[in-house]
Amino acid sequence: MDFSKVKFLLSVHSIKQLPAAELPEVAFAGRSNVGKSSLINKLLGRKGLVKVSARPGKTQGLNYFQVGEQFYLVDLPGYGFAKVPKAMQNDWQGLISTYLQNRSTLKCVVVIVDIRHEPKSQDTQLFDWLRVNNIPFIPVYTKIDKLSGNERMKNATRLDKGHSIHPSQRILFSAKSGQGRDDLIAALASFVW
Ligand SMILES: Nc1nc2c(ncn2[C@@H]2O[C@H](COP(=O)(O)OP(=O)(O)OP(=O)(O)O)[C@@H](O)[C@H]2O)c(=O)[nH]1
Ligand SMILES: [Mg+2]
Repeated sequence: MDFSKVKFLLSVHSIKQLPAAELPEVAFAGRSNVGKSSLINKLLGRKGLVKVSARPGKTQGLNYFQVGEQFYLVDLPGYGFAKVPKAMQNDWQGLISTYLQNRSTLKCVVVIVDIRHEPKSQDTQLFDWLRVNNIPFIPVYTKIDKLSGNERMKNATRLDKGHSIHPSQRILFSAKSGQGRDDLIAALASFVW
């Protein structure tokens, strides 16, 4: 995968703003503040390309990044952020589920989970929903730099069980150290080509 030419394309707030479905695309989903934008920056090797924040709810809209003439990466707004008004949360959910179900060029969804946390019902719901809708996904357990090796394995197993994920399916990742980046690129390549 060649990430030398990457540009921000647009931020989509309604289905009719979606760019023409001309390139394959990969979406990045997960709870608010889990590290979606940081993961994309690390993947692309561009520190400031995607805005990162310690404050949850930073990413709003579907943010499209174009990689060369090869594919789009789509940074989705996070779910499970209590401070956003309910009506607004529902709008987001509606837009995202419509997008995920209908986008013909969507190759897979990278679902990002914080390795430190217990399995959360919203993540389980997303995994189950993707399975029911036959949408391919790659589970990524991120922020592994925050745990010791032992804790990492213990927590990864707990998440595997909670979300019915086979250990060979998921990737352990750190946006800080870059661990897991090669695994993620290999997994993405298998979906995009
Ligand atoms: N130590 C560590 N911190 C991380 C990692 N990934 C993200 N962070 C931090 O977690 C916070 C949230 O990161 P973002 O990338 O903005 O998270 P997001 O999922 O895009 O958040 P929203 O757009 O608000 O949904 C920031 O303070 C990041 O620096 C990681 O792998 N390791
Ligand atoms: Mg973000």
